[in-house]
Amino acid sequence: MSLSSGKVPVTVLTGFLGSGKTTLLNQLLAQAGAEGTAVIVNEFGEVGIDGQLVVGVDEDVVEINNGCICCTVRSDLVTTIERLLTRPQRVSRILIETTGLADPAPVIQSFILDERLRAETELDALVTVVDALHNPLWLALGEEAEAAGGENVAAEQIAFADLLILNKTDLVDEDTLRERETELRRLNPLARIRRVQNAAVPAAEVLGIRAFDLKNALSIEPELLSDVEHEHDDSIGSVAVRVESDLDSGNFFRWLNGFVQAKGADIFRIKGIVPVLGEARRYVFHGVHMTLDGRPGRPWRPGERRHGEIVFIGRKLDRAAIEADMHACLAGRDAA
Ligand SMILES: Nc1nc2c(ncn2[C@@H]2O[C@H](COP(=O)(O)OP(=O)(O)OP(=O)(O)O)[C@@H](O)[C@H]2O)c(=O)[nH]1
Repeated sequence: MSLSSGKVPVTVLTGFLGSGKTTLLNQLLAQAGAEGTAVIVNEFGEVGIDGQLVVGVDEDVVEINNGCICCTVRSDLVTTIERLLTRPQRVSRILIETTGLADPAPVIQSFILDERLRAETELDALVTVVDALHNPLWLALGEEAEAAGGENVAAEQIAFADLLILNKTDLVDEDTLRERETELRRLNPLARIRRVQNAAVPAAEVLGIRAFDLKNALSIEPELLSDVEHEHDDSIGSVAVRVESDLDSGNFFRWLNGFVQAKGADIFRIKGIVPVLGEARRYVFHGVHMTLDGRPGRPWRPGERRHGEIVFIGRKLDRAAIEADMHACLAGRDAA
């Protein structure tokens, strides 16, 4: 679908680490009318996991890794979109999933400052997914960053939203949900708030809604139209570990649970796809702060190399220790 202007509509999905952006993306892509959608996934950290977790549109997922979409890879974003626009098959819509640590302002900026993007695309809406359980924690983290001269990314993501998807409603009670909504209203008095579980929302409520309003965005960030540098919280880092053979599931999950318990306050997000001994399917797991969740994903394909990647995002991450612990969980290590 294109807007009446003939421009390709662009929806930016944002939201702090682990809020449910990829879950929302998959929900939207599974619904009728998703044909012709191009997906751009940007991840914090040098290894892309999300691109592998987007279902059904393998050939149309472009990953931009190793940097934050809001700064170092902004030119990559522009180039990627320009490339999409010159493809022979017409792109009907572009969905961009930003990293959970991205400030949305520079992303919006790309669509305003770049001439070609301005001529051929139109920001349809900035949709922010909010984790009903962890949001206060992420806002507090943002306040700490702000006090240190950085930005409150979680608050910015909420403030810029044209639509707020209050996700993970199953993890909190009704009173807490009302508190979360009050908090969201404080940060963003105008956006529609939609409560959801597993990001289940009809595509018609998210896509083609023409909700982006430059005037609103400018009222939040008056410098939006000038190309200014912005700050990052440099204390947040990522460690990616590659696993070249099967993990012993007992040892690995024991270690992972212990690691999260011990480092809880400094671990914001863990995600990975790994080979587990005796399992014909890839094992996909997610950690959001101290909540761990894992399940078998698609089967390993015939001839596919059984290998895995795990990304840890947080503070004070000890790469060498994590790598050593993970390698000690490889199957066969006990006997060695
Ligand atoms: N309990 C519960 N878990 C959810 C819900 N929605 C998503 N999740 C889980 O939350 C975890 C993170 O979801 P993702 O969709 O990967 O989150 P994300 O925002 O894409 O994560 P990053 O891109 O890493 O920032 C996964 O384990 C999801 O299954 C929900 O409504 N309730």
